[in-house]
Amino acid sequence: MVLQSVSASFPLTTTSGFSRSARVAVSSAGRINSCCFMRMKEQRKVVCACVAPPRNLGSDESSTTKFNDSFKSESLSTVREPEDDSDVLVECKDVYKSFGEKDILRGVSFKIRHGEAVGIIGPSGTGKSTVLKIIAGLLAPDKGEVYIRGRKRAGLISDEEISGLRIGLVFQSAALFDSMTVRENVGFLLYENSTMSEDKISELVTETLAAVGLKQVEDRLPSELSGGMKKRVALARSLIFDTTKESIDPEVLLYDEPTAGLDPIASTVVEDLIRSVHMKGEDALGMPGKIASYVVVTHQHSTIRRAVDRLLFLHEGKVVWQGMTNEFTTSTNPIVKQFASGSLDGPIRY
Ligand SMILES: Nc1ncnc2c1ncn2[C@@H]1O[C@H](COP(=O)(O)OP(=O)(O)OP(=O)(O)O)[C@@H](O)[C@H]1O
Repeated sequence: MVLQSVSASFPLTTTSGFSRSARVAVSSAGRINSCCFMRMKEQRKVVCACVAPPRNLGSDESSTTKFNDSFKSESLSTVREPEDDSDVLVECKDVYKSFGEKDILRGVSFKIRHGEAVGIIGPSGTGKSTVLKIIAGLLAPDKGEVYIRGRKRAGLISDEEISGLRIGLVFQSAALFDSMTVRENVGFLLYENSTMSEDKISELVTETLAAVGLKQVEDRLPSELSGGMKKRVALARSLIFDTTKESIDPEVLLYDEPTAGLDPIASTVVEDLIRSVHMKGEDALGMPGKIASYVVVTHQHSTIRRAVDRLLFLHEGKVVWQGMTNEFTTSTNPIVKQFASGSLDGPIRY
């Protein structure tokens, strides 16, 4: 997993010219040090506006139902995609990415539809995090296309000037700014980029923290929080948005191994939290979640079972299988069978 170099990109969203409707809130292993600041400078342009004009999305419910009814898959050869793509928020089409001599992605294709909860699984080093970074616009594909709401993205997220979809990226660790309070961490984008008053931002921070089940932690420093609380704060930071805007674009959240390193119960808490902030869920305040769709990269079986509905299996640079979560353990695909059982015997070699 290569997280550190991107972890520093969170504060870059404050750069001038940033489109408020589009942001990448990156949370990662996070101490701010001089090295990070250097990277921030280098990446200043990377995190910025994203994306494309609204398409005709159906109602949340109908688009989700349509997907569930029409999508049946066991192997890619039998996949029948729904023909109506008006609810596709993100599409990767034949994406390639190499790092030096290493060919990591070799023709990755998939779609994320409005209302979906998708997991990306697969062996270590197969490029799952790379896919998230490409969706987020932090990395550009060498070949292939990324479409955001039907519109091809030319390069990195910063190259786009128009909006239509907010993309948030929540990294494995919190990447909270150590010297800032929880309030300052969560409200960071709004303090820097919105015209909202400090009081209003503070109110919104409190509300957003409450939505992820945190109360009276606003004045604490990250060092005074547990690991699970830090993850919640990072999530709150990716959820908060400018409420003074006339229209709020739908949001896709990308989670990179959100339960890695957590004990089973803490994992369940985070998995439920991920569900709760989805539009089909209910947050800690009993309000419908604000996230239109999300993608979770995970190795944890509990997260696969509990937090996502559909899976993409990435192996040797391609999506080799996709299916609904309940098909994962019963699949006869040898790669999936081996991965699901953790067996040493099978096509996946270490
Ligand atoms: N910026 C980079 N520069 C060089 N190599 C990179 C970079 N980013 C990723 N890689 C390499 O690409 C490969 C895929 O990395 P990635 O983090 O996407 O895999 P992953 O499937 O998420 O792995 P894991 O399951 O172990 O977290 C790895 O071999 C990694 O070392």
